[in-house]
Amino acid sequence: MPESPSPTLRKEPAVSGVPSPVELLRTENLSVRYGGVTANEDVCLSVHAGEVVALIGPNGAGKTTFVDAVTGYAPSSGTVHLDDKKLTGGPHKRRRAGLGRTWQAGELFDDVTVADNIAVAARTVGLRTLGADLLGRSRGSRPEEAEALELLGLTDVAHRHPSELSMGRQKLVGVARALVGNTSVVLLDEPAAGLDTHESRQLGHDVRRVAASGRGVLLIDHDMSLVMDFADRIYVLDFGKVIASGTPAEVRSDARVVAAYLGGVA
Ligand SMILES: Nc1ncnc2c1ncn2[C@@H]1O[C@H](COP(=O)(O)OP(=O)(O)OP(=O)(O)O)[C@@H](O)[C@H]1O
Repeated sequence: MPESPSPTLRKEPAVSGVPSPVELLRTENLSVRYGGVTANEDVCLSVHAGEVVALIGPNGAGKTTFVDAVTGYAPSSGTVHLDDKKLTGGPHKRRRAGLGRTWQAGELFDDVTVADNIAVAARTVGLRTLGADLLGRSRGSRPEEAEALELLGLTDVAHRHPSELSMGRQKLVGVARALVGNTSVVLLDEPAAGLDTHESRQLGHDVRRVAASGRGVLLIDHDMSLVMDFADRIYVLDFGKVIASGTPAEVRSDARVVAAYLGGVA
């Protein structure tokens, strides 16, 4: 669960639904340049506790770049605050600070069980040590790992290998991996890619459950049913810039968004 934020974070209440007004993630003027390409330009975005915030836009708009910049995988200018602390440094430092992410390409280890996939993630954030595991002192799921499995409905398949699971549940293992380590905000990069309609809706419910646990969720996806039905607020990127933000209804009726993106996918 996230640490209690300071009262100074209680600003900018979420627009819809019943999310908490506590701001967990805030970026200010986040910019990323790859040579001559401006992949993100002055992106300002916030995610509150209990909120599912979507980031959408056409291919190449800069969505993955934004996740890379926030999580420390891409050099950027501007600022990122998590739980009112300014984040600096690389991916491991930011992961330990409470930022979790998933990847477009699955990151699971197929030769170990679901539980061990979670345990490996716990080790990278310092919840486990290799020595203790080798000595057998860390056998079994730790409370935080068990909570992640439970939250994503994976407890009954903890002993299975990822390849034995449906694509939808494999995606959830990736989300569970991102949750261990006192994660307060999780960034999901196209989790519905490759899922059928039923699996995608199920994912939407699972994502809402993650938010209901008090965390914040940033959801990047091209599946507009998923985004429109399960997000509280949406930011739209085009050519690296935020061109619109608001509730799903507001974004859906924004002429610039329809012209840049929704006209082709919705
Ligand atoms: N490592 C990199 N080096 C150079 N250019 C890059 C790099 N990563 C991304 N870009 C460029 O930055 C821009 C934004 O790419 P990005 O992958 O962030 O878009 P996206 O919105 O996530 O696209 P998609 O929906 O297809 O995943 C593109 O022009 C892309 O070619």
